[in-house]
Amino acid sequence: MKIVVSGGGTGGHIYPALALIREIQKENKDAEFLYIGTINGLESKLVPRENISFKSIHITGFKRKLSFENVKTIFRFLKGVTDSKRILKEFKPDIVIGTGGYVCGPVVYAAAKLRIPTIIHEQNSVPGLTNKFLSRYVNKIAICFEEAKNYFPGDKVVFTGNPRASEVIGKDGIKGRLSAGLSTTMPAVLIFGGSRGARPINEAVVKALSELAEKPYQVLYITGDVHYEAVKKEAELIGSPKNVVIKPFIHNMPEVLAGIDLVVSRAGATTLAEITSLGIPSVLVPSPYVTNNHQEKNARSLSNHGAAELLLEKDLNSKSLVNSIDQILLNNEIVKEMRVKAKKIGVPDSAEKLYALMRQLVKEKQK
Ligand SMILES: CC(=O)N[C@H]1[C@@H](OP(=O)(O)OP(=O)(O)OC[C@H]2O[C@@H](n3ccc(=O)[nH]c3=O)[C@H](O)[C@@H]2O)O[C@H](CO)[C@@H](O)[C@@H]1O
Repeated sequence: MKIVVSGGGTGGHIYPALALIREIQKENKDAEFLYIGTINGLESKLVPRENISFKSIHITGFKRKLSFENVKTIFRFLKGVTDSKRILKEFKPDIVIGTGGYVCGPVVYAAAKLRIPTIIHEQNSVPGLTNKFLSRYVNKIAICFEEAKNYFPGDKVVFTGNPRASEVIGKDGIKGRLSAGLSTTMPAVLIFGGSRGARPINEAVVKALSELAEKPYQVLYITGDVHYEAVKKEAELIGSPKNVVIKPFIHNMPEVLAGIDLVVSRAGATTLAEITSLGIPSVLVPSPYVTNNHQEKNARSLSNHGAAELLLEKDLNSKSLVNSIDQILLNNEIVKEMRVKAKKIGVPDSAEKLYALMRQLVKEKQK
């Protein structure tokens, strides 16, 4: 099977795509892949690292307000469609799958126009602009939250979950801890602000460092690449505590998560798929700066089931951060209970479900 995958901008759209590719590679050694992204997106770094063929098109996202930039974006979109058609005609895929971000727009649209079977994968409980636009043209829409169904044509929607939920299963947590510089004995909390880091979370953690230094647990704190130097400097001024490891970004998240007892993070959908698949309790600080406040909706679908604690950004400071961690991590009963509840929501076989949907579509086309 020849498969084109497109998705980009942030890790939340790219990691599900990479997870799907790796899972298919395990089952089907003959599968061929081409990833189409943009040169400026994180995908141009992450995809070639995995030895997957990568081609780029030039495209920017729509602004929600009317502006001259949008006129330029329309021209770029049309050019993107032409470029995508050229790449698709050359590669001749059996199926094209888009995992979100504006780069999918022209790629998946071009594929639909060329009558190649198409799927979009929507990670969030509320879809973004690109997937809403594409939903009219694609054959199937794979979703991860039941709530997302309401935004799409019902006959196309299939619940698959997020392939990243499958990829994190079965990893060695001890290896993960050692690779991140954590001890293998103390409980461990991982703090991070999505794939790019989040300034409000960083500010709260830096202010909490001296208090965290006294705790009977250890902290792996990922700042996000762009924030690392500034955070490191501030932490050094305070005197970096021994039980806090600070890193800009880690590339082996599945392994590291396997060794983690509590996660404090934004409520990006891919992160949530990972932690529910593994049954890790969490404190979620949804980003209020995303389309339709979808992260809060993502987070509530966990907190409503007792799988996570919701900490709104307006209530986030060093005190509330440390309190939320303590209330969970220092109480074994709560940890156990949240683990069970988180795992109940997880969809560990989602890569398999999505691949089955792809095979079914390709087969239908061949009839
Ligand atoms: C600001 C913004 O628009 N965020 C969106 C973006 O989030 P974002 O890109 O932050 O995505 P998620 O939180 O969903 O996923 C982050 C991914 O990066 C990985 N990771 C993170 C840090 C690190 O050091 N190493 C690493 O591998 C995580 O394990 C996870 O796989 O896409 C998500 C999925 O569509 C959306 O729900 C988010 O609202």
